[in-house]
Amino acid sequence: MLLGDSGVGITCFLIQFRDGAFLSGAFLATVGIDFRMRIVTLYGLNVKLQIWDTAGQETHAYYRDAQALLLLYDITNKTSFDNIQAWLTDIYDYAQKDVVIILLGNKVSTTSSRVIRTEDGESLAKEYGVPFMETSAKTGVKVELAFLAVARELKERTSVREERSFQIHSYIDSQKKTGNCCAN
Ligand SMILES: Nc1nc2c(ncn2[C@@H]2O[C@H](COP(=O)(O)OP(=O)(O)OP(=O)(O)O)[C@@H](O)[C@H]2O)c(=O)[nH]1
Repeated sequence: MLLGDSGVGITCFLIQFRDGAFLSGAFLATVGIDFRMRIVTLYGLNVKLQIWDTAGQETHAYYRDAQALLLLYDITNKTSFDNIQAWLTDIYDYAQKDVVIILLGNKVSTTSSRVIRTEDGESLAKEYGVPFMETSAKTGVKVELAFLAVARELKERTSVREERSFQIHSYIDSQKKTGNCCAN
């Protein structure tokens, strides 16, 4: 499930992942709740992701059952960043204890109006122990990586092997460096 303040780019993020397109404009406003599917290939298997887009309020009724939460703020909007702590508090109160959480600073393509530095996102993520990256629903930067990292983590958790071979933090760190985000 995608979460965050209204206007951070949740609907665009989802559409970029599913369709590889950026849709702008007022017609995007989410009313209520919506979901989309995409099938990705992981370790040679087709995995169907069911991704939920929320409208910002009363979302805990929905995310109680979510396996993963992608929490977005807008790097050009300080309030959306300041509200992340409240989102995380809510998540810890209402979501499943083993939910996968990832923090995303969106709209990174609009660098001229940036108000939240990369380091600020990194240190907040560190404080809460969640992986972090900056993304653009407009250009597609790191959108695929965010979903694939989460999908891999979920797949790993259903594995019967005792030893974990996949760690979402180190996977994201290595992929951020190489830029090779989409290799299966
Ligand atoms: N420059 C830029 N603009 C973006 C990006 N993502 C979204 N936007 C713009 O931000 C505005 C809000 O995007 P939405 O995807 O509707 O945001 P939302 O979080 O779903 O908002 P609600 O539907 O109100 O919950 C739109 O005008 C988008 O065009 C991005 O990565 N870069």
